[in-house]
Amino acid sequence: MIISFHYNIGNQGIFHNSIMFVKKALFAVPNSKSLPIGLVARFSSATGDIGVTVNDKTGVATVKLQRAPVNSLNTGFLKNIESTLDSLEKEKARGLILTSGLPKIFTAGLDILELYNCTTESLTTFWTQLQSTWLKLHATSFPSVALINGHAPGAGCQLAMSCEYRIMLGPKYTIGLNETKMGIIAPFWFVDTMIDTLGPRQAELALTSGKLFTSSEALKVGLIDEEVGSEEEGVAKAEAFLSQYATIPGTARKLTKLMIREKTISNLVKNKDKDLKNVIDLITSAQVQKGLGLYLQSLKKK
Ligand SMILES: CCCCC/C=C\CCC/C=C/CC(=O)SCCNC(=O)CCNC(=O)[C@H](O)C(C)(C)COP(=O)(O)OP(=O)(O)OC[C@H]1O[C@@H](n2cnc3c(N)ncnc32)[C@H](O)[C@@H]1OP(=O)(O)O
Repeated sequence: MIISFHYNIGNQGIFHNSIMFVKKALFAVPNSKSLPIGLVARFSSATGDIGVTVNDKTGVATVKLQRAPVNSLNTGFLKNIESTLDSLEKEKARGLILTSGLPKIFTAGLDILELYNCTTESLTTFWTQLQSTWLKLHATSFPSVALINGHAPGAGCQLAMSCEYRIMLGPKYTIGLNETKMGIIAPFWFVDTMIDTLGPRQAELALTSGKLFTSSEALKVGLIDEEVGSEEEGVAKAEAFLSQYATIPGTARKLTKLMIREKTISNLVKNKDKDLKNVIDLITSAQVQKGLGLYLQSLKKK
């Protein structure tokens, strides 16, 4: 017997900012004893799909990012990710596996179209949403694993670093904060997160060169925790990592995590406006706009 729930997460229109858990059907699946039992969800919108599957035995949610072609993070997609995290908090998820539903790309980072030819107003909306989504992911009460099943440059690396454990599919993909390569600067909270992950020495080397690490290089410096040869192996490792928390009292776990992350979190919380001003000043400058235009062209020329 399989119990299936569907929940629709609306991000625009009538379901704006809400998640509806709707018990849809109770149905028997003939000849099946081993099918996963769980909550299955999917929502679609012009700003990306997020597929959520919750295993109702373990309470672990698998969240698949899907915004073709490269899961680039625009305002709407970031908002959807935040709403999904809110819903998982509300439903008391016991763990998160954050991964991509697209082939070859975890996420290509910020949608450069949000930075190029932007207005101060549009950039403010975008950046404020990015700050808010990141704060939510960085401070989830449940344990989180990034299953990096494709490239993860820029903010893709930042999302992965905010999860508590990183498993990357090798050997073809790369991960890193590549901002300096683009002639821009990683915001201070990206830098803080990388220092928390790699330590100051390796973070400085990585950030100043805008290095994109292969999975084996990433493993060596501690940017990822495990390298796997297949997605199935990655899922099994992620589940194994999360299963250790089944016997750890949730509040003790959460408070310990927040204690360790508090400095980086409060640095952004206290300096949100300053961060926004830095971004507006830098991104709207003629020189950076020219550079972003050339970068976009180079991506399209390939
Ligand atoms: C002191 C004050 C400091 C204040 C701080 C100031 C500013 C902070 C802002 C800086 C923060 C930046 C963080 C970021 O995340 S920047 C973005 C980083 N990401 C990248 O550089 C990735 C670029 N993309 C790639 O390298 C490749 O596309 C790929 C992800 C490896 C995938 O390669 P492939 O599969 O070959 O696909 P294509 O290259 O052909 O791409 C398909 C399609 O998608 C478009 N595209 C790719 N990436 C992006 C993107 N990030 N945003 C928007 N669009 C993207 C690409 O142009 C193609 O489009 P077409 O189909 O139209 O050709």
